[in-house]
Amino acid sequence: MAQQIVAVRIRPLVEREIKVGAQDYWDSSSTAIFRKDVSDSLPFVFDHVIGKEEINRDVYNVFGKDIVTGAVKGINGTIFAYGQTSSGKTHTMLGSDTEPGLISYAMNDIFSLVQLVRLMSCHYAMPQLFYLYLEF
Ligand SMILES: Nc1ncnc2c1ncn2[C@@H]1O[C@H](COP(=O)(O)OP(=O)(O)OP(=O)(O)O)[C@@H](O)[C@H]1O
Repeated sequence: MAQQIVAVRIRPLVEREIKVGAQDYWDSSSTAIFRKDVSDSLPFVFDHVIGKEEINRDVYNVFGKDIVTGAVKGINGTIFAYGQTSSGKTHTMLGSDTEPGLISYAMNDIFSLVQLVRLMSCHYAMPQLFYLYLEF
């Protein structure tokens, strides 16, 4: 059965946003974001809210890894980032020199898993893994 997870990621504010007081407008819980400056604000609810302290590796381990390992086993999966300009899509997916993004972690896992399956397919005591190898 298809499963979809929608998570909203909060990034740290940049200086120009702090200067205009952006920190006074939005707050969050583990599954919702809401306006702080509006007393009867309705929450915008998601499956998860990823806090600004979380790094790309955490995001990948929690939200990406299962999709990638599933894909290696033949289960279709998609990871994509959607949001307004400067919201952090490139930082999350591509990363930077100092912090790899989800694409790097995914590639790393894909190649490691494929290599592992190939190595294990030579092991005669594990015919079910040989079957997996034939699926590629
Ligand atoms: N989680 C984060 N932690 C620290 N800095 C971040 C984070 N997310 C984004 N940034 C910083 O915020 C800025 C904007 O992020 P980014 O370029 O990833 O946005 P974008 O959504 O790809 O924008 P665009 O749609 O214009 O390409 C960058 O300077 C980036 O380094």
